Amino acid sequence: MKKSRTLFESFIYAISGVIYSLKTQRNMRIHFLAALLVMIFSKYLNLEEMEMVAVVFATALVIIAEMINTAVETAVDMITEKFHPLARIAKNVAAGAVLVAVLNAIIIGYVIFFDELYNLLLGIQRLILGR
Ligand SMILES: Nc1ncnc2c1ncn2[C@@H]1O[C@H](COP(=O)(O)OP(=O)(O)OP(=O)(O)O)[C@@H](O)[C@H]1O
Repeated sequence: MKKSRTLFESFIYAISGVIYSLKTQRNMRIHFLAALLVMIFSKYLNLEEMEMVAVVFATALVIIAEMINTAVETAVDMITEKFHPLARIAKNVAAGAVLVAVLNAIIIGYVIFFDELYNLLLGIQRLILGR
């Protein structure tokens, strides 16, 4: 097996891993799109520094978990495509990691965006009703 020789080559391999996940995993594309929308929304809301840090961490964690899930699924499929209870556990635990990361992002999003969303909806309602 060829070992990665330069830092640049390692970087290219890592990027190809991200591209592979995006190409093959529908959930990864959804997470990426959601992360992009959250970033745009956060910029628009002028969040405080620590709020922005929390949002970036939470969104990155979901994408990282999804990529680890993909790696586990691929490794398990390489070992066996037949039904195996251990394969099931490995895949379920990896999927569970994504679920935990998503719940974490939802809670952080709720804490940070609730007031802003509430005010935004209130503003839209006033605009529509004209008062
Ligand atoms: N070889 C296997 N042996 C036993 N159970 C398996 C096996 N492969 C998959 N499973 C079960 O089917 C579920 C779905 O597995 P699959 O490989 O289709 O993932 P997926 O649906 O592509 O997941 P994701 O949506 O996260 O990409 C697993 O969580 C596991 O419970």
